[in-house]
This record gives sequence, C-alpha cells and structure tokens, in this order.
Amino acid sequence: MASEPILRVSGISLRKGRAILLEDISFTLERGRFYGLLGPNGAGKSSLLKILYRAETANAGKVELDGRPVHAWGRRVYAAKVGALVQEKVSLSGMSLLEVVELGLLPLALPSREVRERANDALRMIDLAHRAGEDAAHLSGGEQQRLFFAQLLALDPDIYLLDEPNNHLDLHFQYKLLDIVKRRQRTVLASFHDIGLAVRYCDEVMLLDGGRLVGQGEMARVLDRRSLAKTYRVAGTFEAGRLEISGPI
Ligand SMILES: Nc1ncnc2c1ncn2[C@@H]1O[C@H](COP(=O)(O)OP(=O)(O)OP(=O)(O)O)[C@@H](O)[C@H]1O
Repeated sequence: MASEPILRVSGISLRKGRAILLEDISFTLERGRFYGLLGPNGAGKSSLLKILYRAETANAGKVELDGRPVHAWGRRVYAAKVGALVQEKVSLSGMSLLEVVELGLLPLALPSREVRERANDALRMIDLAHRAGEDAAHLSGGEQQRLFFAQLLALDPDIYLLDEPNNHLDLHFQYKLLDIVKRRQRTVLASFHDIGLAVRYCDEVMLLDGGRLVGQGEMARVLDRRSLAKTYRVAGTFEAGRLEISGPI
C-alpha cells in the first residue's frame, strides 16, 4: 500500500526565554501508522506534542495536516481530527463521568442521542459505565486517566496524540486501552518511557534528546547500544525486541 502522509512537521523550533525546548525538528507521519516518541526526561516530547495539539505555537518551522498549515484549520475541525491525551489534567469537580466524556465530543457537533450513545460506549470500554452518574472528581488517578482515554475513544480522531498514555494505569488497562487504539488503525503518536510497551505497539519510533530528533525508524535500529548510552545514559542492548540494561552510566 502506498504511504500517505497525514501530518508533516518541517523545521520546527520552540524557545521559552533563553531555553531552547525544540530545535529544527522535521518528520512526516503516514496515515494508519503507530509512532512512538521516546527520549529521556526533559527531551521535549510533551513540548512537541503540545505544538501538534495546538497548545503551543512553534517559533519557527511549519506543521501541516492533510497538506494544510495547522493554523489554517478552524479550531473545532482541527480538534475533531487531532485528539490528545495530555499530562496536564483539568479539574473535574462537579461533572459526572458521562458529562466529561460528552464534553470531549463537542468538536463533532453531533445530535444529542448520538453523543449519549458514543459516551456510554466509551464508558463501557474503560469499565466505568456503572459509575456514569458519579462525580468525576472522586475518581482515583488511574480511573481519571481511563476517563480521559474514554473522551478520546468516543471522539475517535484521525490522529491520536498520547502523552505517556500508561500514566497511572494498572497493567490490565495499559494493554486494554492501547489495544483498542491499535485496532482502530488510526495514526498515533505516543510518548513512552516504558520500552516494552513501545515495542508492542509502535511501527516505528522517534528518539528525542535535548530538543533534537536524534533517531527515527525501527526501534532496533534507533535504540542501539550507542544511543542507549548517549540519550538514556544506561549501559545495555536492545535485541530481538528485548531491552537488557546492565545499569546507569
Ligand atoms: N514553559 C516553559 N518554560 C521553560 N522551560 C520549559 C517550559 N516548558 C517546558 N520546559 C522545559 O523544556 C524541556 C522539555 O520539557 P518536556 O516536558 O517537553 O519534556 P519531556 O520529554 O516530555 O519530559 P518527561 O519525559 O520528563 O515528561 C524541559 O527541560 C522543561 O523543563
């Protein structure tokens, strides 16, 4: 099947005061592929995702969705096409679980019956349908993460941007929710610290270090002994899909 670009990032940089968060990043995402965003703490993974879900604007370079600059898309249309699971969580006080998921469907402007159906389906996927009417602020950290996942699954955008999607999730939900996303065959860009999860889900990875893209492609090629030492500061190997770490450097 011929590859079809859906998102093109060309030479983007992001600065905050004198700090350079991202420098000259370029890559293309092809439709239907699952991409991992790897790199140590502070590498720039969240900053890059923020630019893609338009919470930040790059100081240089451009981002195009389906061949059009991202800022040429109306907010609502863009939000329907590019959905994000983010690290900064908003206050859920006073909203029911069902209302939180329904809120995520606003960009689609659907009839209210369809909104209700989609939201209930998504709550079933995260095993919280029986608590649909409860105050969302009472959920545990992992349950809240599942709820934000439900918002995204209900929206089902063309591109899923997932910032550390396994945050707070127990093992069952780490696999269950990423399996659902994978089965949908959308375009996914997800940051991971867990290399085992990245191996299972990613078709290819991008490795960030110090705000620069230092590797891109198959995981086995990107995570060689040298790059593990240089970026993650660990001595180890990544072979036959397994990471063996002998210790920090
Ligand atoms: N608003 C800001 N002003 C100044 N520096 C910032 C700002 N936001 C982020 N940074 C810095 O930019 C760098 C990249 O942060 P970012 O959150 O993108 O990293 P990350 O790769 O997602 O890290 P982690 O794996 O720890 O979540 C960090 O050093 C961070 O302290």
